Amino acid sequence: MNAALKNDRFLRALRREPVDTTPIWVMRQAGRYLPEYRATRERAGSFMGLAQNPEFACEVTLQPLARFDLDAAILFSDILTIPDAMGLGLSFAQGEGPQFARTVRTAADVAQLTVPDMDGELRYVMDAVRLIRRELDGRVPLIGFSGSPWTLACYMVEGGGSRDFATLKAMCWDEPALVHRLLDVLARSVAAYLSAQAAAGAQALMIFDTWGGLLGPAPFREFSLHYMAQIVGELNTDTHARELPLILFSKGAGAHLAAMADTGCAALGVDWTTDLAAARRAVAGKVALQGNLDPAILRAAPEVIRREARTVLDSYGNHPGHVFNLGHGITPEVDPEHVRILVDEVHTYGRVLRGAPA
Ligand SMILES: Cc1c2[nH]c(c1CCC(=O)O)Cc1[nH]c(c(CCC(=O)O)c1C)Cc1[nH]c(c(CCC(=O)O)c1C)Cc1[nH]c(c(C)c1CCC(=O)O)C2
Repeated sequence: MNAALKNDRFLRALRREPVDTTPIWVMRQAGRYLPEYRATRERAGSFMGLAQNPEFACEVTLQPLARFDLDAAILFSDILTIPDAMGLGLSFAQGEGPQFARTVRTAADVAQLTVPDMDGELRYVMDAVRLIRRELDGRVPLIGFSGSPWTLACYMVEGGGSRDFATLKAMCWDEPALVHRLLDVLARSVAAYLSAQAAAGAQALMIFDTWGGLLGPAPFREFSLHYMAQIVGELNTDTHARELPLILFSKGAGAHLAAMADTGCAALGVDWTTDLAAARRAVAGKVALQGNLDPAILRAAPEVIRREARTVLDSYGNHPGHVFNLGHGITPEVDPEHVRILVDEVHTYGRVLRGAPA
């Protein structure tokens, strides 16, 4: 397995095997902070034009790897491809958030939703995965991803972005059975989507539960964690996905790491509000951890970035199972040079931490 990979640090760390230094990739590593990304997006005409064209998607996936010594590639796409394929009509106005032409709020709306065809509406995603794998030629592994059912439901019910996604939260109290029907069709869609990405060549999988942290403890377990656990269970017996490490990332859910580790996933993403040492104790060696530099630190001076990167590495310590990442996505105003400084510091200090000469 993965015999042809030239750099398997990321997969080794996810399996909690020894590595020469700490692997790093960055959430939203292909994005607007890169001038070459902005140029390709211009050529594509729109965000969806970019994501739905496998050549463009491949091109922007590889852009950050040409600049930085990153240890993984992540498929260029978006979590909202599933609701778009369900017929909600997704668009992104330049400089603004996602917008759906239709919302999902009534029993009739939910009844209309079906699992999208992975060889039909979502074929462009699988074509992009196949093309990227070919172009990567084993340099680093490719991460496939999906949104969590809860986070997808947030956008589908609201019809776009929101500070608090209060429309769906109110539905959870007023019409829990309806919300569960929505989350159920989404969970089946996410499992099928990730299985298809695995079949197309993804080498690790990640579920982004960006809005799980909006929920209190009991609703988090009922409306977010339950469905992620169902997906993990399904993928762990799936022909294509069962060999692949699966990473769960719920932003703002530091209090739930132990419960999340019990789902049977390989790793958890951790945001910057939780100390990695505490997170490591909470998961008791059951999973690897990915994180957790505050992305805002990339706007600070180079010496601050280096120091804070070392603080994160020291916080995890010289133990197996750490993948360095930001605690959330990189923002458009970050100077690409600062990403280079971060990547190099993580690799250099990761070696020092393991007792090897820098
Ligand atoms: C919530 C969410 C979305 N999309 C995603 C999440 C979960 C992770 C997170 O919390 O950030 C996931 C995502 N979106 C994108 C990727 C590509 C891979 C990568 O990380 O490099 C990934 C993994 C590209 C993108 N997705 C989007 C962009 C910017 C679009 C542009 O070019 O204008 C990119 C590079 C658009 C998008 N997509 C979404 C929003 C809210 C927005 C608008 C806000 C923003 O611009 O950051 C939904």
